Amino acid sequence: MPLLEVAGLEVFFGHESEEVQALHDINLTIEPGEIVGLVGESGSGKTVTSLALMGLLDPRSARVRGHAVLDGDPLWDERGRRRPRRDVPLAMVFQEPMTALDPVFTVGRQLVETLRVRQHMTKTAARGEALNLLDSVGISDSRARMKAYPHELSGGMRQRVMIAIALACNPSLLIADEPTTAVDVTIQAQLLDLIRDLARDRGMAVLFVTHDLGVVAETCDRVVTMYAGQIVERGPVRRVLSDPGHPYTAGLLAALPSPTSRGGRLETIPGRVPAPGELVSGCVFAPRCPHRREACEDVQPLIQLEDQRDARCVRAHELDLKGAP
Ligand SMILES: Nc1ncnc2c1ncn2[C@@H]1O[C@H](COP(=O)(O)OP(=O)(O)OP(=O)(O)O)[C@@H](O)[C@H]1O
Repeated sequence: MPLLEVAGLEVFFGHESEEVQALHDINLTIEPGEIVGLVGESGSGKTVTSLALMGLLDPRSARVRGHAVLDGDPLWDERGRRRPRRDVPLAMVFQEPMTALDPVFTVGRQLVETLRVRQHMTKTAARGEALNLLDSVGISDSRARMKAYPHELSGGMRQRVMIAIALACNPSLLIADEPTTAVDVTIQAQLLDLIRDLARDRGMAVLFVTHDLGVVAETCDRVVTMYAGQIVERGPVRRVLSDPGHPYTAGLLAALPSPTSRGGRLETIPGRVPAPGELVSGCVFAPRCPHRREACEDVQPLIQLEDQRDARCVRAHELDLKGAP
C-alpha cells in the first residue's frame, strides 16, 4: 500500500462567481521511503499542492476538494475538515527558513517544544533528543547551538535546524519546498545529500518541490511534472530525464545548464505559465509548445506510456524528445 495516496485533489481560490481553480484533479502516490520530485516553473501549482496536503491553505480564501490518505488515515474528512496537525506524521521544510523559524525563541526551545507536542516527550527526554537531532542534521557543537537564536546562524545552518525541527515531528513523509534555493551551490549539495541520507536512514518518504530538474536528477526516485495546476508527466527519474514524454518536461530539461552548454545560450520556453482562471481550451501547454497540432485543441488526458509512466500529451507516443526542447 502506498504511504500517501492523493486522489482528485482540487483547489479553488476566491469567492463564488470569482472563484478560480488553481489545481485540477491531482492524483499522486508516494511509497514509503521514496523521494518524489514535484517540478515545474514558478506558478505551476507546486506550492499550492504542498500547502493543501499540509492543511496550510487559509479556508477563508481557498476551497480544497478530493481525498488524501497518509499512512492509512485520511488527511481530511468528506466535509473538508482536517485532522489536527499534531496527529499527522507529516512535516514540511520551506524555502526561507527565517520565515518558518520563530525569531524570538532559541533553536533548542523550538526543538524541545516540537518534540513535547508531537512526540509527547518529557522535558528531559526532549532535550536529549533535540541534541541527537542536531547531530543527525550535521550541526556540530550541538549544545552551544541549542542556545542560539535563528538570526545568529548562517542560511545553511538555519535550513539544517528547520530540517531538525521537521524531524522532531517524526514524519513518515517530509515535504521539502525548494529547501536549497536560498543557499549557494556548495551548501545546496550538502543539504541535498543530507535529505537523501535522512530519507534512507529513517525510511522517510520525501516530496521534493523544486523548479530545478538538476536537483531532481540528483535526489529523487520518481518525478512528477506540473503545469498550470495539472500533472503533465510522471515516472521514474531516469526514464523521464533520458526520454521525456511531455514537451514541457523536455523544455525544462533543455533549460538546464550542462557542462557542454557553458558559455553558450540556454534554451528557454517562450511564453509563461497561465494563471489560475486564465482561459485555455484544449491542452494547457499548447500555446507554448513547439510540437502542437490541431489535435491539441482538445483537452488532454494522461496517457500511459509504460508501467508507472504517463504523460498528458496526445503526441507522447510519436514524439522523440530525447535532448530536444
Ligand atoms: N492564496 C492564493 N490566492 C490566489 N491565487 C493563488 C494563491 N496562492 C497561489 N495562487 C496562484 O496559484 C498558482 C500556483 O501557485 P504556486 O505557488 O503553487 O506555484 P509554484 O509552482 O509553487 O511556484 P513557485 O515556484 O513560484 O512557488 C499561481 O498562479 C499563484 O498565483
